[in-house]
Amino acid sequence: MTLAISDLKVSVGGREILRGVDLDLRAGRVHGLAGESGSGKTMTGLAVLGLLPHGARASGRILLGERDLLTLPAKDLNAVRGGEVAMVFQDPATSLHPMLSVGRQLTEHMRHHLGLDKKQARARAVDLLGQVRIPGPEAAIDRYPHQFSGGMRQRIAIAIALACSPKVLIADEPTTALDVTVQAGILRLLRGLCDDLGLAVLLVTHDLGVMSAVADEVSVMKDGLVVETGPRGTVLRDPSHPYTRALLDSLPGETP
Ligand SMILES: Nc1ncnc2c1ncn2[C@@H]1O[C@H](COP(=O)(O)OP(=O)(O)OP(=O)(O)O)[C@@H](O)[C@H]1O
Repeated sequence: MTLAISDLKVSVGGREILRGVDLDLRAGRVHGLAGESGSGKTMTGLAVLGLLPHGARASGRILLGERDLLTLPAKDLNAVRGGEVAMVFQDPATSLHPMLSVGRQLTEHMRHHLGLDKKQARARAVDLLGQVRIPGPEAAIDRYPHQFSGGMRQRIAIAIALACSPKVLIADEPTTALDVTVQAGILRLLRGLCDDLGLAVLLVTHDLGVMSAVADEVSVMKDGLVVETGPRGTVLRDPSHPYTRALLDSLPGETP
């Protein structure tokens, strides 16, 4: 097990938002997290990164190997975040800095976490851009985010997330803000990176079509709890929980 979440409870302002979430992520596997809006998917990802809203109270365990991320001192958690655990957000336009070149955003991150010098960091940045299939990485590194399409920007955000060789990647609705024509490419990329690098991926999405395209395991959340979890084929074709069935029934056309 790469990351094991057990009995995770989070409350904000006295309101319990997560009510005992259990979730296991494994190396080389994409774990899809589905559920309606407000069910707590994003909050689960943020808890793993130690990025809960101010004043939130969390209990339970989030084990990364031997360490419980919930009790880790802030300094150690900082090293884990962006290092061993990285995140890709929905909208690359907000996660990338508009005024900094792509190379700068990639290398600052690496120099901070990995202690590389300028030349080493640049070489690794070019390499990473190639890994996420940015055409002409040598030239791309000196360009700015607005010079790329939305899909390419999301690839760059993924490269930044990969910069410090994380074990766990949390991708929160990574294709939702993108044109449908480029969504499949980003999903294929995530799947390939998961396989090639042995990443444990948590793919948060409300889209069961996305889920059926790439996830190995699927968990379904409702009202701050995981109500069903299992292999993709079982959960999406033969769900045991009435809520999962209702989600599937609400899809237009055939079930995935
Ligand atoms: N910063 C915050 N402070 C207080 N409550 C919050 C905050 N962010 C989210 N919530 C509440 O936490 C609950 C879970 O939200 P969360 O964003 O995790 O849901 P979600 O399943 O990711 O939904 P969506 O698909 O809409 O992103 C919601 O009731 C939401 O109102």
